[in-house]
Amino acid sequence: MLDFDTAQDRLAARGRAPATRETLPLDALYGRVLAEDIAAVVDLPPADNSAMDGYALRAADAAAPGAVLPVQQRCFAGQTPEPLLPGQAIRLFTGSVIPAGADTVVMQEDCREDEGRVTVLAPPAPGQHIRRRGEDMRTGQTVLTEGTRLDAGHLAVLAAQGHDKAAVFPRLTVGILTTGDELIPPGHPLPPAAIYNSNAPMLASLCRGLGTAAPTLRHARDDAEAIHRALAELNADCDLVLSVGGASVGEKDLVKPAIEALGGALDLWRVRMKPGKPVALAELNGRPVVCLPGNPVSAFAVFALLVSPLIRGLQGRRDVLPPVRRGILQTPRPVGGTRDDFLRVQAAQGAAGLPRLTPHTQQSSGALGSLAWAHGLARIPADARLKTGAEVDWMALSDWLS
Ligand SMILES: Nc1nc2c(c(=O)[nH]1)N[C@H]1C(S)=C(S)[C@@H](COP(=O)(O)OP(=O)(O)OC[C@H]3O[C@@H](n4cnc5c(N)ncnc54)[C@H](O)[C@@H]3O)O[C@H]1N2
Ligand code: MOO
Repeated sequence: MLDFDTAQDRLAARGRAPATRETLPLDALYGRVLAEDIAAVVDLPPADNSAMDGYALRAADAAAPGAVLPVQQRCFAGQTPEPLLPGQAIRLFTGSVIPAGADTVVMQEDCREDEGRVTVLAPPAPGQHIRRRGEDMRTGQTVLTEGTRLDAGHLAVLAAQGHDKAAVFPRLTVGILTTGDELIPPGHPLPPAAIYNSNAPMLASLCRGLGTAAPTLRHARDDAEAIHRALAELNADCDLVLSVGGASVGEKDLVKPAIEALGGALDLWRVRMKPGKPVALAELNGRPVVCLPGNPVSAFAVFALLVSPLIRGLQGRRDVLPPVRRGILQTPRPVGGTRDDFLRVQAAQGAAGLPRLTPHTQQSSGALGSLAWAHGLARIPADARLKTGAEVDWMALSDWLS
């Protein structure tokens, strides 16, 4: 069996960035992956400015408690101040440019203004409440790096630098192939021995959460011809194909032969993880195909832990492996098996220290109720028997599914 970390590394390594890029306007960039480094073209702030509503003055002119200074000018944000005359103060507001000659700002709560004169109640410290030119970003400095998935903070940086567009990688297109005669689309009556197809919407949502285009979904019956046709279509139209089910050892596991019949090279693994043992990575016409186990929880776990790094790489993202956190296991009985066990857990912050991780009571690979409940997957290493209080690695779904 292939150990989990090797499988993860192999899939991550296959995630090569797209060769093409496109330039999009600011309002279309949210969630997209930056395809260029962005350097600051202006200092931020562009000039020393005030962090408070108050008065700009020379600290030395207000060194004595209760100093009274004439108010030379009222200068609002966006206006250019006069140079400050000796022994005077300029009324200003948050964001107002600091007048030449001023070396401090006194907030208005520490002053009293009356008939054009301001009384400074307490002597100010030189330099206080001044935001210095370039203290946030300096011209020439790299402020965003190629391979960043753009969220609100990144868009704020782009806009603050005056950019109304940026180059991004094309959105990854994904095809999802579900197989199985027992599967019925939701919304139809359920015949005996059938179940609803839950993997298709689950995997499509998982892809979208990572920022791919809305996936193309195909379902094929357990029929060699149908699977062959669906796979060929998805492979022709999509950057990545995920097939689910029919890749194990059963007599109707028809996906692998279909990949090979289409000329694909198949690397088949039995990964030492639970849920999620049978996984295959294939290369078909220069594009990857990943076969996931059919059990819904196995498909979910394999997607989160093994496929998401591949997708991030194919999207052109720089950080493909999210952080692994630490937590304290809470379990009524010892846990662990012969494969690395990834338990669905909820995390609760203790009074201090690491979060407490409580596994769902139902950990079967087919029991998907826990997926709507879990905060993450706690890793119990193969051949370990861990009790309450053991410190373990865990992968937060918020990290691994974004
Ligand atoms: N003799 C053996 N049997 C099994 C082994 C094994 O090593 N030897 N491995 C088990 C493990 S572990 C897993 S995981 C599954 C993987 O099987 P497949 O990937 O071939 O998947 P299927 O057999 O097609 O389906 C498994 C299970 O999942 C349900 N399923 C499939 N697709 C969907 C879907 N789209 N929506 C909802 N549910 C789905 C399917 O009905 C089956 O119940 O094999 C074990 N067996
Ligand atoms: O490993 Mo399977 O994925 O146990 O259900």
